Amino acid sequence: MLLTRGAGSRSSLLRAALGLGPRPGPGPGTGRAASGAPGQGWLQPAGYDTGVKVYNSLTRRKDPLIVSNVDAVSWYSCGPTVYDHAHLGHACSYVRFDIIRRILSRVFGCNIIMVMGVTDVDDKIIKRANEMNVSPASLANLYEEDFKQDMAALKVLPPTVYLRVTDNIPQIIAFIEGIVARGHAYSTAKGNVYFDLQSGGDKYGRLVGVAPGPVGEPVDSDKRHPSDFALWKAAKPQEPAWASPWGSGRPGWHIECSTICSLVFGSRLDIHSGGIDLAFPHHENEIAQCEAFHQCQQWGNYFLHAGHLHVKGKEKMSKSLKNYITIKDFLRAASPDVFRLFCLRSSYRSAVDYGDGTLLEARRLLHAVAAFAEDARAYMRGQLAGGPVQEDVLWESLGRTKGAVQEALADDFNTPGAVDAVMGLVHHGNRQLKAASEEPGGPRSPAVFGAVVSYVEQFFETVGVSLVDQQGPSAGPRQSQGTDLCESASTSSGDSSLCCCEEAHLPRVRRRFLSPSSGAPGACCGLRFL
Ligand SMILES: Nc1ncnc2c1ncn2[C@@H]1O[C@H](COP(=O)(O)OP(=O)(O)OP(=O)(O)O)[C@@H](O)[C@H]1O
Ligand SMILES: [Zn+2]
Repeated sequence: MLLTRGAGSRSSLLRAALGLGPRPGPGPGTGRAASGAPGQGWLQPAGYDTGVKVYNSLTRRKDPLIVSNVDAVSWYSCGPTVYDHAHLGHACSYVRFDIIRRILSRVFGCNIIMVMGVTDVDDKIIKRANEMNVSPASLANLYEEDFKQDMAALKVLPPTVYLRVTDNIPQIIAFIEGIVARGHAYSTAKGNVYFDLQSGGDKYGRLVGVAPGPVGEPVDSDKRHPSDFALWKAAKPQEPAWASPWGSGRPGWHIECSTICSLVFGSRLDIHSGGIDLAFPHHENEIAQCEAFHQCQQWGNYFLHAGHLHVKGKEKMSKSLKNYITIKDFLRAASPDVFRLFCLRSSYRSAVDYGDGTLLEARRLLHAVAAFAEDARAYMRGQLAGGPVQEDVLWESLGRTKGAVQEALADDFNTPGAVDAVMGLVHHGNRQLKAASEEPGGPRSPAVFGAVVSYVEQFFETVGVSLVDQQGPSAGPRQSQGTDLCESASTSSGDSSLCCCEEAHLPRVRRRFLSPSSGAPGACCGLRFL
């Protein structure tokens, strides 16, 4: 990989870090603008062009996703801080990246090596453990297992390897020593080690264009400069601590990820992911640390950030705001496939509002697709009497859909676009089935329906959604506290006594051929949710 960087002004970094004159421009966090503008100096890596254009937070534009080696794509995912049950906000982030991982593997042929760090020592863990009167290690252990179970229940593929912070303390210490030796960090008399932000010239701030400001610094801080950040924290009484060249202490948050990622992937990383809240300062600091340690110009090539799951339009779902629903509670009320389809229906980058309406819509779509697959199979088996269908129209629609899906997925994993295209195909298929059911007799076209169903199922399987057991209300709502997924509320007629099927032709087809004794053709399927 050949990398160079555009020149920037050291004095502007200093101004920015000192809080003098923020540069306009978006970016999370409360820091000050830095001179290293996003995208400035980013060099396109050499390697294999996946054919995907991906929104890269480093450049704030869609870049061609070029990986060093398609057979070993390196991807580091920031893992959870394990101190409580995971909630739907966490689920949203990990499911969205799981979908992207599946797309890259199954559609674009990448063999992905995913590493996830688990933060099992941290202020929040220590605080919660003290409240619960248990050791931080046992609390972290419990919630790490809990997190893994939740991810499995959501059908999120496990990373290739999880690495725990507390299993890698010597490695973290060695990494810090490396940064100190290269002149980018310093230790203090109190036993802390800080990253020296000024040592890197204009490099800091490339990701979101901000440098941390002095806001909130304790007056007795032993940093040389207010915006320097901790690599190693001197031990406090009653806290977990490890011996180090600087005395007893524990690692800072950012250094954990830099070390763990470098342990597996060395000085080059294709993809780095996390929620948008991690961009600053966490990822910005990871970049600074890794580039200082590896003495390289560009450590991570693509930074992908997922938008937040919001509640009531603007609030991030989070533990601190107490506005969360745990993954376990959600899954008592609904299926992981519904949640996944909910995730698929928005861009992974956008904020998405959690609400019954959007979940119901996802559920309704899932049922509609599953019902279509069931009806098409009935037609293929000859259980639908079958009039002539416009086979060429359906073949044409299938071909167009395949192209549209491929194009959407290659465009920054545009899953809402891909789902729309597939739903368009399902709609066409349903129309033809309806024609077949209403005009019995004539030639039959089972092959085209087989091809359509097979493609639709393959698409959903690719993104991790199962159509099995989704057919109609028997897969039914599992209701619990506040997450009312009863379909009756989503019927377009607004009549809560109606069946779940908005599109009359679907139940009509099923009823006519699968339960012929239960009523005249064209009647409602009669299934009720209440
Ligand atoms: N509401 C949310 N929407 C989307 N992603 C989220 C949300 N909350 C957390 N995440 C993401 O989940 C991952 C794990 O986060 P982490 O364990 O640090 O939790 P957190 O952000 O501290 O959560 P909380 O604020 O509830 O304590 C991160 O990538 C984070 O960005
Ligand atoms: Zn991280």
